[in-house]
Amino acid sequence: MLKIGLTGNIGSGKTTVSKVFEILGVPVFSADTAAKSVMTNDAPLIAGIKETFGNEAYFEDGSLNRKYIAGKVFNDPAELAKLNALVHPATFRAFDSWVKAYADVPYVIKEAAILFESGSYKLCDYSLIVTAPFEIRMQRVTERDHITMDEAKSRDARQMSEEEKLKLADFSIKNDDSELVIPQVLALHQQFLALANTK
Ligand SMILES: CC(C)(COP(=O)(O)OP(=O)(O)OC[C@H]1O[C@@H](n2cnc3c(N)ncnc32)[C@H](O)[C@@H]1O)[C@@H](O)C(=O)NCCC(=O)NCCS
Ligand SMILES: Nc1ncnc2c1ncn2[C@@H]1O[C@H](COP(=O)(O)OP(=O)(O)OP(=O)(O)O)[C@@H](O)[C@H]1O
Repeated sequence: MLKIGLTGNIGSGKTTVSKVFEILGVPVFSADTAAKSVMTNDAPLIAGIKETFGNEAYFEDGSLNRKYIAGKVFNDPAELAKLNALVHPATFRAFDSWVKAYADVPYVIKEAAILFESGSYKLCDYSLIVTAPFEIRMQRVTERDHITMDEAKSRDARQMSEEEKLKLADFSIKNDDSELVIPQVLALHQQFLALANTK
């Protein structure tokens, strides 16, 4: 079974592309969703987050105060590094345990916004990046998340540039309105199946 890491800068369309792979029957692990899950279920991690960012990081019902944490970390690389150091080991473990159930499928996808930044692409067989121009990504994110342009830009600034990622990626998908996404996914699906056959 091959592990394909899927990434792309904020608003590029990773989740949208992941959904197409899922329709084709490919198991997809979302590191974003897994991170949120461990942040609300893993007691030592919750304690670490409260100790580092304060009790305001959680609401009284135990849910994550995402806006508060986002305000702390996306404007300060040192604070983001602290959050990453707390959350990423638990997220990596969640993937290791998830992937065990799929030993018999040709390939799985690990969708992660910071696949390259976190180094987790090294644990994948191949990497795939979804790209879209900065202006389009910012417009999509401000509309989807109801955040300001400055907030969207500060998140993007915390990520490696698309240009750098393209140098590291094995495959890419253009999601910029100039090309249809579904045919690109179908073509890659065939390539991944062929690669899985030769492994
Ligand atoms: C700060 C948090 C609570 C904000 O939650 P919120 O729901 O507002 O945003 P969400 O998680 O949907 O992220 C939106 C986008 O921000 C970017 N982003 C998220 N985390 C990071 C990060 N650690 N580094 C760089 N960009 C990031 C991604 O493009 C992501 O898709 C949340 O992003 C978080 O807990 N991040 C740390 C965990 C993590 O690294 N998650 C990403 C795993 S790939
Ligand atoms: N080709 C497209 N045309 C129009 N809207 C699109 C297209 N691709 C994605 N979108 C929309 O843009 C927004 C961002 O897409 P998506 O959530 O897939 O990006 P993402 O890379 O996962 O973002 P993030 O890093 O913020 O999680 C979503 O609202 C999605 O529906």
